[in-house]
Amino acid sequence: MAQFVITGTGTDIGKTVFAAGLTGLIGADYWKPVQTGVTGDGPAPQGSDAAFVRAMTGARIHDSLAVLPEPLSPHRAAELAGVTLEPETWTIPQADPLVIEGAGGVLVPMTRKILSADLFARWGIPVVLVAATGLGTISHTATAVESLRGRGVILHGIAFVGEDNPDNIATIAELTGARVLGRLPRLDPLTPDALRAAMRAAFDPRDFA
Ligand SMILES: Nc1ncnc2c1ncn2[C@@H]1O[C@H](COP(=O)(O)OP(=O)(O)OP(=O)(O)O)[C@@H](O)[C@H]1O
Ligand SMILES: C[C@H](N)[C@H](N)CCCCCC(=O)O
Ligand SMILES: [Mg+2]
Repeated sequence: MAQFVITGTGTDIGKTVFAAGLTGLIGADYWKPVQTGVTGDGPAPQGSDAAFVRAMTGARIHDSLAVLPEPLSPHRAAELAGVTLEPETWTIPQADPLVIEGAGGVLVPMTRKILSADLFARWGIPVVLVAATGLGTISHTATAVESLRGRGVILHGIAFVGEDNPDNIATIAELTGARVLGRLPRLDPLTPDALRAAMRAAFDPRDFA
């Protein structure tokens, strides 16, 4: 079963763009269990990550379990919306392949008791960590890797997003021992064709079989 969780060293790091690229590269379905900062229902509410992925790839989208209006951590957005998230009851869509995008970074709370990494470990699904390439990424990425491993997450590898920085990438690989899956440059314009071409140039679908 080729299912992968996409997490990141933080919010706004490039998880959705990479997830869209991977979804297209391996012909996967896409699922964003919890979407915050968006209103609306259905599989791809306007402004959601799922809407972006569908627009970029046409992939099959599985409904989010919660779409919460406040652009905050899921635990807090849920509290403010009067919603109780119960991650222990969530079941993974039986799609193969499937790309699952987390919310924000590796330790973002789904509830005040269950952090994102705890959920990923519970699922036992390999996790791809999206990381930046510039100044600051060494500590951010090494910290995220330690957090994931410390909570029993299967780390599939690191996908970098940003301009090339060979020594940062090599240093992170050496420090963490994690597999470097590839590097997606910043695309301008960010179009479906540009993303498809960039993913094919930078990543090997056999690494996600
Ligand atoms: N490779 C890229 N080329 C061009 N723009 C990018 C790229 N990756 C990310 N961006 C831009 O950076 C911003 C953040 O990216 P993205 O939405 O993928 O982050 P994220 O990690 O999914 O955020 P969130 O935690 O909210 O889910 C967006 O405006 C996106 O268009
Ligand atoms: C609103 C944002 N775009 C994401 N959906 C949620 C990010 C949560 C970050 C929480 C934190 O690390 O402080
Ligand atoms: Mg996203």
